[in-house]
Amino acid sequence: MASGIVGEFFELKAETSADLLAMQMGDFYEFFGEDAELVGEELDLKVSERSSGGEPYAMAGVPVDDLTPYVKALVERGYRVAIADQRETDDGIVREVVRTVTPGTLLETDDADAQYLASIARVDGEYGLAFCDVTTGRFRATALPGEAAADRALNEIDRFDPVEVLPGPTVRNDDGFLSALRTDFEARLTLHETDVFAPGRARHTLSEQFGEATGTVGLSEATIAAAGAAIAYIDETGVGALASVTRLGTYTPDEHVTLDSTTRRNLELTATMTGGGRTLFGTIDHTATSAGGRLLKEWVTRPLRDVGTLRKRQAAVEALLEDALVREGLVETLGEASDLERVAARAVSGSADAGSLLRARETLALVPELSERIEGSPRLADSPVAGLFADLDREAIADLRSELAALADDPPKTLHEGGLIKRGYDAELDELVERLEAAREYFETLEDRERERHGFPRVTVGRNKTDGYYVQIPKSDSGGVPEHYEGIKTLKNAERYVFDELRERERELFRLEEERGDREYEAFRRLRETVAERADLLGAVGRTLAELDARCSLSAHAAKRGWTRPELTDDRTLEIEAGRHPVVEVDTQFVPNDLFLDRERRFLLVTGPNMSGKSTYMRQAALITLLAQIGSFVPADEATVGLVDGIYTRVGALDELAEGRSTFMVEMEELSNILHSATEESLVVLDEVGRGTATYDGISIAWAATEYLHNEVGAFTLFATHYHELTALAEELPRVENVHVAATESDGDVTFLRTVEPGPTDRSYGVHVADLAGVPEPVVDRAGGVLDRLREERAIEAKGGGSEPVQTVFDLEAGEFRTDEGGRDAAGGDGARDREPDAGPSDSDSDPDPETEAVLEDLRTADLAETSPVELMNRVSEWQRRLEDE
Ligand SMILES: Nc1ncnc2c1ncn2[C@@H]1O[C@H](COP(=O)(O)OP(=O)(O)OP(=O)(O)O)[C@@H](O)[C@H]1O
Repeated sequence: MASGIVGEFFELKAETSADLLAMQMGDFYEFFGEDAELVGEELDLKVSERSSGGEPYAMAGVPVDDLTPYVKALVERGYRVAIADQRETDDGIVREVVRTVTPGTLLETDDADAQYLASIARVDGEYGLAFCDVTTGRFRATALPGEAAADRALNEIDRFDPVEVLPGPTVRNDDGFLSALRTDFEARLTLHETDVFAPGRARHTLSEQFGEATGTVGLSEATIAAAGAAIAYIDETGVGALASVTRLGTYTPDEHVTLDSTTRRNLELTATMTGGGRTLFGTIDHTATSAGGRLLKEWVTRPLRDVGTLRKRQAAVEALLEDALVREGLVETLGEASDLERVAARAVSGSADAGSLLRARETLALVPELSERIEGSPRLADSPVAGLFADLDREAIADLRSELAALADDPPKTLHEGGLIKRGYDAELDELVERLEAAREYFETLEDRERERHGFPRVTVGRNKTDGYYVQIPKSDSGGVPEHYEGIKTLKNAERYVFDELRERERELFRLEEERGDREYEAFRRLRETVAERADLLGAVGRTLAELDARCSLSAHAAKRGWTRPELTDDRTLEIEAGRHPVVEVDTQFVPNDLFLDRERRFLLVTGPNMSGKSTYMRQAALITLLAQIGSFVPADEATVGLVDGIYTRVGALDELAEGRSTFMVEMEELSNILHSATEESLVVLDEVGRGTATYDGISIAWAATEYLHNEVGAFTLFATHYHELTALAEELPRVENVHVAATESDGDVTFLRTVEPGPTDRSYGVHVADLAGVPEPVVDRAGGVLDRLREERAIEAKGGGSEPVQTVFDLEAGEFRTDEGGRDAAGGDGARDREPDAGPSDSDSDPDPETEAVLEDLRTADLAETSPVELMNRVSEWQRRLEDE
């Protein structure tokens, strides 16, 4: 059993719920046992051994001053690290855990992205969500009541992309929800004590943090529980991290366009499906600051629905586009800005160093510079760009700048050794520094003095940690040292000496150094407190700069790629002239295409060969809509975008087998979600729905989904399909239209034209694409032959038979259509399968009775191309009933 220091380590470790404990021992923080091994491996630290209670224990340590980067590296890898500091008391040294650093409470991150801690509570079926980024002090909360609240909650969590998630007690008991949290997110899942979610306690926590009056007003019980728990957790784990959280902003998800996680992934907004390539955000991001980048990313993932806000943003982007010269100047200036929201958060928690305060001072100095540039441009002065700066308190900014003027222009990294404060701001400090310089002068000139006084030609004066100041003389000269010299060390070739005056001067110097260090640190601390008190102001300036940066970025991209300002309207319309895909256009000779949807034309069935550009065309429509709803210009010659409440996509087949769900199951879950969630105001993009199952099941599902979207939902829908049977729907459903992406074939060569034209097409050129993809020639040739044969057979069927009439029946047992000649699949999909001839009415030798004859006649004349599978099933069952009645 471990005893002594190792025993103390394990005792402390047992008291925390952290994964690792760093315990201070003098100048080092030490890890023992498994913790030491893990830390050694993760951080490449040397692991040694220490024996305790007769047993060896692994031990690894980091110097006290270097703890932060090590802890940061561990936390960024998902570990929660408890830190125990030592304190000297009358009874000796005491060690206790002073903070636990977790992914959601780590202030010292270098990552430009927001670092959200998400807290989730459920009260009476309603979900309360709170998201807190301690690095900027941002705190947002919402409530999700009603149907599908769990899915919407998961979607919101996905949208904030937290680094750590705190599920509340009820949520924890919901296995489905918990496992979704575990599998769908990379965030660290922390099961913290449940008390912090208790309504009374949570309410109290919020009132303490935000004040009695405003803390919980208008919040639902679930929101209070989530927000209160988040605050309590941050308070318990991160020292000072909470101080920057001064405001609780509530929101309703209705302010934003609904984008579920599948859609965000499918549209490759901030991450690509494959991990490589370019995202929408990556394409349009030209921000000069990390805060601007964060904001633009937030816009991309949370488009707005309020036309007023959007038009204002558009107007700013337009003005910045038109005065490119001034915009470029603004961007250059913004490039010098630092992340004020983060500086403010660190100042408040007491962890800001002199460098970051200096950067805050320099960034504040940019405000007048930026507004002068804006005011100097008639185009910008008269636009909402000028409005961005209107609410900033210039006087307060000037005051804070002049307070910070005392900070040295090139401060050292250390805080206790002076050099932080300029001369001329503190008379006492100035005097101290003068005396210190005089004291140093004594040592700087000592060498010369001793040489002259005692005639030593090779005397040197040095200073080190153990000996302090000393005079060093080569052994060969040491015979004649004066009496008052006192030898302190003998080296191989030299002797070191001190003497009384030197000691006295040294004591004086050290005292002055310490006094100066303390005084400067004190002055610095006051400056940091001043900054902390003005955290709101810094936050406001930081946000203004980010807002300007994000708008400049949008207009820089619009200028670069010749984008246009879309007209935003509340009418149901989407009209795009010569539209392009914002990402694909960057490195392709893009062929622009038009798109038109309105109340009367809501549903486009998009057909066309493989590889022709169907997916690109549909995503382009979704991305143009999304860009319009973040206030951006769009890649088109002209565009009118009716604002949508949600964009839903079902694109491609992602391999989710690892999560235990088949590709088809995922496809159906996504379809189901769309059919449940989309409204008349939504935009739906469906790529190849039904592909993951047998042909007729697929067609039937696609057919029924189209009818439902058309008749019940009424959403704008783009639906790409290789099921040419579906194109018949355009005849039946008034608001469905066919379009196709054109391709031409000549001498076996297919040319993709990439133009979208009215009407359907029934050619897939799949074999051609197989050839392009490098499928071996014999296979491609054989596929071509099989395809020709299938086409011929189908042509015969379509005409109603060759020499013999062909009967097509729906076999209810097998669940598929087949013909009476050997059971061939009517679609020709797997027509080679042999089957027992069916003993149906047409096989009977006897003359049929009139009713049977009538049924047969109906059967013969049934128009397969014109009848929906569902309708066909109804008719077959009707025929069976009539035959049975006979
Ligand atoms: N308008 C266009 N101009 C230029 N290139 C385009 C255009 N549209 C699509 N492409 C390019 O064509 C290729 C195929 O496009 P896409 O994936 O959209 O085809 P698809 O018809 O959906 O194919 P499939 O049916 O096989 O899924 C892509 O590499 C894309 O970059």
